[in-house]
Amino acid sequence: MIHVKNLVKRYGELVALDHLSLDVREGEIFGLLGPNGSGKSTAINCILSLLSFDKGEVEIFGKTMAPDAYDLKRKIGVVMQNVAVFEELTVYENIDYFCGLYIRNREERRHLVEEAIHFVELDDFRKFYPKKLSGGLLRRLNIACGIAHKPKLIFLDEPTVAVDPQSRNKILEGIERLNEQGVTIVYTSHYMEEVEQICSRIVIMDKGRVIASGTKEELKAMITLGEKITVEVFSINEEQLSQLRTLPGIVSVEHIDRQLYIKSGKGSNNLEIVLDFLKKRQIGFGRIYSELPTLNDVFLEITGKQLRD
Ligand SMILES: Nc1ncnc2c1ncn2[C@@H]1O[C@H](COP(=O)(O)OP(=O)(O)OP(=O)(O)O)[C@@H](O)[C@H]1O
Repeated sequence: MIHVKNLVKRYGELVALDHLSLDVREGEIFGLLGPNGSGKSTAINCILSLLSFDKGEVEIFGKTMAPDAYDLKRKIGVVMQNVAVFEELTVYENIDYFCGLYIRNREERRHLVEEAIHFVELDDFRKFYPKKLSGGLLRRLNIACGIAHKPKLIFLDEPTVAVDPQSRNKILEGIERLNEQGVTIVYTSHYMEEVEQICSRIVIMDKGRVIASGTKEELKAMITLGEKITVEVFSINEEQLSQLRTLPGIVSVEHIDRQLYIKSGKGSNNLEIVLDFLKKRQIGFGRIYSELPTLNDVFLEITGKQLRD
């Protein structure tokens, strides 16, 4: 549905997109994950021809995208990072205005606006002006404005930034429902949990480049890290720590503030072995838990830094 090849965008000396290539397939929720400043918004703006670029190709629905490609733009919905609604219009009027950019027929538009209001659950707020809405409700209005005309492809650029958990969940559920209705979604975020939760395929960006791509399972399989075990220990000596480090499959053990952080290699399952070790040596312990690698671990292993500062 989207084909991007070797996109280069410079802001003066700064290379914001450095030969970025990606493909989005019909029917997927495609995640663009990267830390702040990695180039996600620049990529979206270039793909949509809202920003000119220095080099590269962008095709959407098999056609070259251009600033005046209105036939393509009609089939696309965009929800930008910054809320862009009119303060002097009510919730209903705002959605009606944006929907009206694509749909001329008033009766058809009335249905679509009603559907969008219901979809983002703003039914009780239709006559409210934006300044009376909380941050989360405002975001939901922003989404309704971008999707009311029933596009086949929707871009959402960090739609959950500074949103309360309840609204965040509603937004994520809404995106999944849209996708179930056949809409292809491009979703940018620096929240790895969200991307893991909803995206079928993920591109991880850093410094304007794609550093890894695949399903979350494929991305996690790219790194050497396996299970991570955290144990609260009351007392453990250096000799016992050394013995723990030699257990098969264990790649590192750190002891910080009464916590043991144990990392295993790919494919190893060491919880039972660690428990056994602690019991046999009568090392008292409290909480113990095991986690699989996260997308942050993928980012950390590839770039040497955390996804979030
Ligand atoms: N108009 C601009 N002029 C100059 N530099 C810019 C401009 N817009 C973005 N940049 C720079 O380009 C780089 C990529 O920014 P961009 O906003 O695309 O990243 P992002 O991944 O979307 O980050 P965020 O999540 O913070 O929005 C950053 O270093 C940013 O400072």
